[in-house]
Amino acid sequence: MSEAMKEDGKRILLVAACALVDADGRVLLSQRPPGKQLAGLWEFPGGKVEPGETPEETLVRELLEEIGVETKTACLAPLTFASHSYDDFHLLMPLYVCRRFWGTPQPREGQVLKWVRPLKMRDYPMPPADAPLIPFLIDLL
Ligand SMILES: Nc1nc2c([nH]c(=O)n2[C@H]2C[C@H](O)[C@@H](COP(=O)(O)OP(=O)(O)OP(=O)(O)O)O2)c(=O)[nH]1
Repeated sequence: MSEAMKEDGKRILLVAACALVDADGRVLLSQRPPGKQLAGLWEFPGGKVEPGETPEETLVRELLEEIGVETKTACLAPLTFASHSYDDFHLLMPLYVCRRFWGTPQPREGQVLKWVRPLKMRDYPMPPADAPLIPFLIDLL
């Protein structure tokens, strides 16, 4: 199940996100394309956990679909999570770190991709749920 219901009726949306880390300690950010909710903001690659998937399986699928990068569930290490209420849903978003992947990230869905040092992430406007995640990446990298 990717969705559960909170008592106030707001659904909990489970989204898996990945900090892809390069040899230089930079993290890949992806800018949400125009027309989508939160358009123009920079986010971690990932997406909704579909029924029957583990969050790790979601990420293996999404990284291939969104940016043409291959990885394995064993290469995904949990780092922290976001828990944030948007107007119409409550986002629960585990953040994984992946340093072992194959292929060069390509924007397959019209996004702009950028490798960013965690200390520079404040210069890239991110969705409100993401701000508390940045210090964890600064500590790690
Ligand atoms: N992938 C990702 N999603 C994030 C981040 N921060 C954040 O609030 N979100 C939110 C935005 C969306 O509401 C949801 C991710 O859903 P998604 O990427 O699968 O869906 P979407 O809005 O592109 O919509 P869809 O067209 O795929 O249905 O989580 C983040 O860092 N990465």
